[in-house]
Amino acid sequence: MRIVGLTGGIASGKSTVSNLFKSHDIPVVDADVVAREALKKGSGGWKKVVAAFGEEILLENGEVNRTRLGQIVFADPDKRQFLNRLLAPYISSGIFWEVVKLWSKGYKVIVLDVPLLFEAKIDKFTKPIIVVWVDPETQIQRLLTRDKSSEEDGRNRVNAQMPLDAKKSKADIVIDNTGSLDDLNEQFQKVLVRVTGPLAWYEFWRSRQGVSIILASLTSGVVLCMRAFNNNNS
Ligand SMILES: CC(C)(COP(=O)(O)OP(=O)(O)OC[C@H]1O[C@@H](n2cnc3c(N)ncnc32)[C@H](O)[C@@H]1O)[C@@H](O)C(=O)NCCC(=O)NCCS
Ligand SMILES: Nc1ncnc2c1ncn2[C@@H]1O[C@H](COP(=O)(O)OP(=O)(O)OP(=O)(O)O)[C@@H](O)[C@H]1O
Repeated sequence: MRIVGLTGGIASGKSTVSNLFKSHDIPVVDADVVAREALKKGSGGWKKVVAAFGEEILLENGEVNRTRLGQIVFADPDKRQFLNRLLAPYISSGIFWEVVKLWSKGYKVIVLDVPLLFEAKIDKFTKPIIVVWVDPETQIQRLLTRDKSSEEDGRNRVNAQMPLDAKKSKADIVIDNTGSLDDLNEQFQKVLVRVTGPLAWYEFWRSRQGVSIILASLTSGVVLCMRAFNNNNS
């Protein structure tokens, strides 16, 4: 199985690229969705976060007030690190089980859309790594338009992540999303050809098909050995 890493900066266009993958029947594990599950009311992550940040981060219905928690952690690196540490085990295991589910369905290529792919060191499990890059002014404009947040909140969120140029330097494939959606689509078509190319041997052997072949070979090997052993003894 090929596990493709997809990352970038906040509002650089990862979800837009993810949607293009999905429209070509390539499944995507979205770390933001997994992180949201990890903060659902009553979950292990929710309990830890409420114990650490207090009930003032809750809405009346008991769910986490994400806007409030975001304002707190994106304005304070220590609190953000603390939140990251609390949620990291739940997010990693959530991603792992999503990958296992897709593996068991027989998918050969899957995409992990993880904003903090490098920061959380998940990049070591993914190849190739795609970075969706955008120029800083376009990034902040798209972020403010989409989230309708204040410029201060928006800049805090951008500054909370590894600079996009540093991510770009670690990429196997860079998608420059500064232009129009048509430009993006044109680049995506080339990326799609690369990502769906023949699997390398190590990718094949860890696919469900590869593991089935290994298990079938081992089973027939054991059966043949047992038969040979029985024949020699009779
Ligand atoms: C602070 C929270 C509650 C704010 O929620 P909100 O709905 O406003 O934002 P959302 O979750 O949709 O995230 C939007 C974007 O913010 C960026 N972001 C989220 N968390 C972080 C973080 N800890 N550090 C840097 N950037 C982050 C990502 O680019 C993400 O795509 C939420 O982001 C959160 O729980 N963050 C910690 C979990 C985490 O690390 N998520 C990233 C998954 S790798
Ligand atoms: N090429 C483009 N031209 C115009 N708008 C775009 C383009 N690409 C993305 N957008 C818009 O920019 C915003 C951010 O894109 P998107 O949500 O895909 O980013 P993201 O990297 O997934 O963000 P986050 O890190 O917050 O999850 C969205 O409103 C999206 O519709």
